[in-house]
Amino acid sequence: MERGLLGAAPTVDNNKRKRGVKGQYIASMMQGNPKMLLAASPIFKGITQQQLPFSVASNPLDSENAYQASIKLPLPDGREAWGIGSARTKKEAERNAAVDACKKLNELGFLVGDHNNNTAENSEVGWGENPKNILIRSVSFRSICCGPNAKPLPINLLSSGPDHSKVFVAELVVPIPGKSTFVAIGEGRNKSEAERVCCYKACEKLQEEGLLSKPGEACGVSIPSFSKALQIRQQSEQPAIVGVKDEELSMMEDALQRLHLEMEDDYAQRCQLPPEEAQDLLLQEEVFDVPSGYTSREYLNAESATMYTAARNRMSSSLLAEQWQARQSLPLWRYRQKIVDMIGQNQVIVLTGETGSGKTTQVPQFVLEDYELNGRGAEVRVVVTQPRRIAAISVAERVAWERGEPLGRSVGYSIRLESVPPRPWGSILYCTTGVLLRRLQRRDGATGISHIIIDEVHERDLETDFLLIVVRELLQSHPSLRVVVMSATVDSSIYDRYFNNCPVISVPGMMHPVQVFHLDDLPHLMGQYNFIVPKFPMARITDEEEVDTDLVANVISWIAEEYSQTDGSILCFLPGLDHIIMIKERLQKMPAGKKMIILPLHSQLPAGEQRAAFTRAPAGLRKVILATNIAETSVTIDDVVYVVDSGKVKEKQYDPSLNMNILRVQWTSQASARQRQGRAGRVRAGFCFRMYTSQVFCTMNEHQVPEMQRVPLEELCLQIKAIASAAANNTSLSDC
Ligand SMILES: Nc1ncnc2c1ncn2[C@@H]1O[C@H](COP(=O)(O)OP(=O)(O)OP(=O)(O)O)[C@@H](O)[C@H]1O
Repeated sequence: MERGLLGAAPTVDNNKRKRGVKGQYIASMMQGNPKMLLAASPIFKGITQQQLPFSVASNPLDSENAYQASIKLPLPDGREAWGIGSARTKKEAERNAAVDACKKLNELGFLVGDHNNNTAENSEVGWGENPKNILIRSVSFRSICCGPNAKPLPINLLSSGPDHSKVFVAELVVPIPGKSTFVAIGEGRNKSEAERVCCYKACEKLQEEGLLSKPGEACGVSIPSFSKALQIRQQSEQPAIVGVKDEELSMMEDALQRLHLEMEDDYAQRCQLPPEEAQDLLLQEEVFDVPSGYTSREYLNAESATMYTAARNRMSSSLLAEQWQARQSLPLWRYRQKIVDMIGQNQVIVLTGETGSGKTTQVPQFVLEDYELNGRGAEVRVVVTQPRRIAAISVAERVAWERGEPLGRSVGYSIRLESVPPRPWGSILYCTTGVLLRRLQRRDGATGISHIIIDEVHERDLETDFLLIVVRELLQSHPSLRVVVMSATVDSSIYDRYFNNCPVISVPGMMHPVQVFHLDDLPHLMGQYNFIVPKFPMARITDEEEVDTDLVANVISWIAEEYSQTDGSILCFLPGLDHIIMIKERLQKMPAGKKMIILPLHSQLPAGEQRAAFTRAPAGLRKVILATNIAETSVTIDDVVYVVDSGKVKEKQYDPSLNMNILRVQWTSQASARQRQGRAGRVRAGFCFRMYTSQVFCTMNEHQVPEMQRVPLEELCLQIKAIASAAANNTSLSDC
């Protein structure tokens, strides 16, 4: 489907109308989005509205006008003018300053650039004041589009934005006979303007296709008659008749039969393959299944005996000396026996410990090793959930390395559309929360799982919260199931209460120290960098929705120069892809950027490209990873020494005024800030630079608002219903 460009309203062909339209446009933009109007002025060529150079000062003595914003207007004739505005909030003050600036530029004739004037000049569009009439009068168009007798044109009107600056979008689907469909789209500040632009686009396209001519135009352009148009449409809808000879038909049947037989052979072979190879062939949805033949008591005893010998050999293997040393230096190591005992004695425990202390990599291994050394290795199957794919894969790789094995033996992972399943007995599976949730929705879903470890519970995403509900239900019907709830930054009392006063174990100690600097420390720290100082108006950095991209880029560049004698990569947390792109572009233009390798890390990247963040930078280059919160938990990038935290996150929220979910940039929680900080100091000491003041940190929420409280109620009910209808005997949920 071809889509028409969003176009500015074309103007009609008389001068009065031109002036009127321009005036109306300026008036409506000043009322709706004065910053956009200002940014379009030729004096700010190449600048977006976010980059307009406002400066804002606070005035604590006047609450009505607590902020005064000003913007310098560099006039082409060398004169200087200013736009000034005050208001109760910083945003409103900037808006008022933009209105003032627009008024001044308009008086001086510098407000609307050439391109806008051109739009006025280009008013000779030839479709008259209302191109909608042309379409309505065109019988041939109506017969193709909506039937000859239909009265209104099927124009779809949408609006977005707050009341004071609503934008209307009109869409009209135009089927072009014998070709793909064209969608004409028009945007405007009111319904009729949007419709006019949309119809203008439709007329242009139809004319291009030879299906419409301008009023008064010589009839050289063919307008197909109604019957011709109908005939064209009927032709394009006719089924195509394809002839297949008998022998071709029998060849096709043969091929299908062969394919069917091959699939059966493949399945039979898979069942006969030695276990390790069979694992490679298991599909993602089968990762939890235990193939028949692998469940008999004799078989499991024999496997347990083999695992016992292998575990003892591992303990004394010189090839694993590095791995043992790394593991034994972790804060969690000393608590190994205590943790194993607590898990053995209780159905559920809550475990908290500093970031990097070893929860994700060690707890599942402690459990497996305990069973192995007690000669019961084949009886254990630990499933560990992670909220994000990147964490599930990278942690599984690390744990397989610690056990001196390739992935797919006793350790594996499963994420949507990609799995390296471990063997079904005596194993640890890292998977995303959704994968386990889907499995547990089956009636026999928990069969064969001995331990469920729910990691990073503090994130309070929908899936983790649902998993907690499902798991709590399962505990009654599966008394031997063991559950561990873990996080570095969790309010353990919530989970302790949720699971009937289950025991809590808090492990103290960090791997390596991380020095934290807030924005208020930076002038002192980076004093000689005068670029920092003008970026300091407190009002600017306390704004919810903004990220000071200049500041972030400058801090990254400063780190690269200040610590040029030491290596270590920089991990910067930003709310979204748009900020990642902006900062990347900025860094590339800086002198320090020439010695950087800049890697984006966000959920839209394919897994292969996400892996690049874990590789070492070539000699002489410093790796800078620009990441969203997908790198916030469980991830260890071993060369990260510096963390730069913008303090912002993009979060899905329900907006009752629009009755829809929107993504909004806002402050993270204190828990997230600590998780971000914890990406440094895992392999060596590190630094964390927070792009907000310590005062802002104190005002942040302690924890994220659970996603359950942010989505629309009906969406939540549907999700609960979907889970509840599948979960066995879950009457309390299905009643919802
Ligand atoms: N890929 C890796 N390369 C080097 N060291 C690693 C790697 N993965 C883990 N480690 C080491 O293991 C330690 C423990 O990591 P683990 O993920 O188990 O910690 P955690 O307590 O779960 O942290 P978090 O709460 O941040 O998820 C890290 O601090 C680091 O020293």
